[in-house]
Amino acid sequence: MNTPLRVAVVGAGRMGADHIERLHRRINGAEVAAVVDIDKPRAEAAVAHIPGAVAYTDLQEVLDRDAVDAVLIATPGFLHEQVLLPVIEHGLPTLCEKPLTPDAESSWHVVQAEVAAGRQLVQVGFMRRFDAGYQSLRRMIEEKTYGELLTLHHQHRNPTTPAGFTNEMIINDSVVHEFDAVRFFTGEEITSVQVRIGRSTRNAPAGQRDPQLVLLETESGILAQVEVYVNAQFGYQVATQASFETGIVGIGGDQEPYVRTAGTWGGLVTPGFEERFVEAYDREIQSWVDAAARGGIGGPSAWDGYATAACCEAGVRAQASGEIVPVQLQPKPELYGAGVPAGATR
Ligand SMILES: NC(=O)C1=CN([C@@H]2O[C@H](COP(=O)(O)OP(=O)(O)OC[C@H]3O[C@@H](n4cnc5c(N)ncnc54)[C@H](O)[C@@H]3O)[C@@H](O)[C@H]2O)C=CC1
Ligand SMILES: O=C1[C@@H](O)[C@H](O)[C@@H](O)[C@H](O)[C@H]1O
Repeated sequence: MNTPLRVAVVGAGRMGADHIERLHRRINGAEVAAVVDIDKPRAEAAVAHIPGAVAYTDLQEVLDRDAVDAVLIATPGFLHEQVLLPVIEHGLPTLCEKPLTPDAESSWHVVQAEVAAGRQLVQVGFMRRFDAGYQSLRRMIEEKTYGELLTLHHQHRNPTTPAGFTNEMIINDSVVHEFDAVRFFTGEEITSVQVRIGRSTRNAPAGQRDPQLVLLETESGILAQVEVYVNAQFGYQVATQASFETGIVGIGGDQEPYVRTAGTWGGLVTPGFEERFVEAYDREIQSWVDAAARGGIGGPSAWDGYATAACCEAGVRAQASGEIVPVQLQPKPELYGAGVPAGATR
């Protein structure tokens, strides 16, 4: 049997804790060797039930000791650049939760660091690319099963938002998934973003306008519209409907089982992303571990992180102006190849 990949998880909050459990219990070929969190008791609690895992408050100490083979980053997005750069310099494969970083300039720094390293080390946590529904819709678009794709209609609804979730984070943390999904479905870059904000729910915290409608255009003129509604109360719903020349395809609609009981009919609403995308996260992390063991990545790249950060930047400007804002991209380095590859090996 091969030696397991020794992983450091940086950030043991909501998402980091979920990935620690996944790595410990369900993923083959990896072990949680270190958990790094500035909140020491949180890091210690995270490793308490994992034999051999060590709690740290500073990633540099882990890197200096050569104590791990790979790093999974689950700190808040505004910290990703400062965590990523030393990890790239150290030559370690990394799974960085989305967003790569919240703005195009800092994401470009990450791309440049990787180009300087000469190989792809950073996989970005766009787990939807590993969801069976997302993969089947991409295949239908590629194979033109129902003719050409014409438009996409996305719904992104969360029950509530965590404290401190700003209007900009609606774009940078939530809509960023839709930017990547549109690029994944169509294989094209996004060229412009518009945001319209109308009547807001009284359930939105101060400073947030919710819901928002985001309209995107791709290189070949496909239009995609996103309703992002992050204080929708009822539960978590992420779905897409695609209109083709000879058919309409929906993914992520209501899930089985469908039950009739006690005078009601229907099914359960997923409470959060952990439940809605559990299989996608498992497949994403397994793909990353398999690729990291070979020194590479097994999913969306730093370029995907950069391209979506550029969309977010345009989106935040569009929130303020209501105008159609063009997305500006640097020339793509050769390291990343052409087009928008599926970026999912499972
Ligand atoms: N792919 C997905 O569907 C999801 C991805 N995310 C992403 O995961 C990341 C983490 O989000 P959450 O878990 O919700 O945040 P969180 O706030 O629950 O956890 C963040 C953790 O990072 C720690 N931390 C802060 N600064 C640190 C530092 N300098 N060094 C080490 N640890 C530090 C905090 O103490 C906290 O434990 C974000 O990038 C977020 O966008 C979050 C939810 C779902
Ligand atoms: O990434 C995620 C969260 O950070 C974000 O806040 C949610 O809106 C998304 O649905 C979830 O997948």
